[in-house]
Amino acid sequence: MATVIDGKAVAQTIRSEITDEVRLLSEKYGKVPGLAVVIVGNRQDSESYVRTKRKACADLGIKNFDIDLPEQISEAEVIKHVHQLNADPNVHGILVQLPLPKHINEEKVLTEISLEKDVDGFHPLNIGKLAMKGRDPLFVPCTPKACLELLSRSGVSIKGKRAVVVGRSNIVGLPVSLLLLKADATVTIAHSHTSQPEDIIREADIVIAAARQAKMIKGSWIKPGAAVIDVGTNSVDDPTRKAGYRLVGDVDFEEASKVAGWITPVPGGVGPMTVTMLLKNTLESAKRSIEQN
Ligand SMILES: Nc1nc(=O)c2c([nH]1)NC[C@@H]1CN(c3ccc(C(=O)N[C@@H](CCC(=O)O)C(=O)O)cc3)C=[N+]21
Repeated sequence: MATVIDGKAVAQTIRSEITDEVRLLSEKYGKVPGLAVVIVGNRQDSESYVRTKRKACADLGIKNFDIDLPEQISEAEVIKHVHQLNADPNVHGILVQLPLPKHINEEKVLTEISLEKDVDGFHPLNIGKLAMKGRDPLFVPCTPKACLELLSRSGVSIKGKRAVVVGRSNIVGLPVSLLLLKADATVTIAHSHTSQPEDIIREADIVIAAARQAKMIKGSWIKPGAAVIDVGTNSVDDPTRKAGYRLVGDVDFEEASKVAGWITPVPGGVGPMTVTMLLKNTLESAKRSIEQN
């Protein structure tokens, strides 16, 4: 039976460390970290994630700047808001919730975020540095950082291991692959055009599942003793729940937990850690800015 990695508990530990540092900053400089969360439109899932992020900020003493914009807003207007936040000295981090409405070019908006405030780590220059040997981005994307933090806090070493990442999205699959490579794993990326992904996944000491496919990874695909990090947050209908749905991962947890060495649950695994890494990036950004001035 696998050790179930309690992301919520690890997140709680790190959050209390962050809370202490926020208090120190405030005592020493009279300033607190500030995070702007920009949301465009009314997607239910986005609104729910954004609420989680804003509440976490409030809990830790990080100041929130809420920018709620209507679905029909123009790209130029969104960029104007980003520029205002870039210029605001009380804002240390800017997060533009994705996905954006179809008429807005995501790349154009993300490129406008000041490098020093890119707490999501999605600016092409930050991703570019992540991809290069010997270069360090100012910020590492939150979900990939969460995956590595969960591995290291569970005592799973990465160096020399075979890691298979399932999925190649800009926000998870690709950057987590780059991060594992930087940590000296041998990395394979499986994606929607990979034939027989199970044959590749069976070789993996570390599996990162970020395919957005509910329960696609079966127990029989897992190498005994492997570490399985499940990034999937797929909502499936569940009439027995008050919300009418529940979240399931990309991994068949029931099967895989019988074979794996370590596994993260959904919910309660990567999700809470992702938000925590965002708070950590915001704190680091604030420290850089405040201690410099
Ligand atoms: N610019 C941007 N940055 C992001 O980091 C970003 C984004 N856009 N768009 C959407 C995805 C998704 N994402 C999640 C964050 C927290 C949970 C989370 O806390 N999940 C809880 C459950 C929450 C619930 O029950 O609803 C858990 O897994 O335990 C999940 C997913 C961040 N994303």
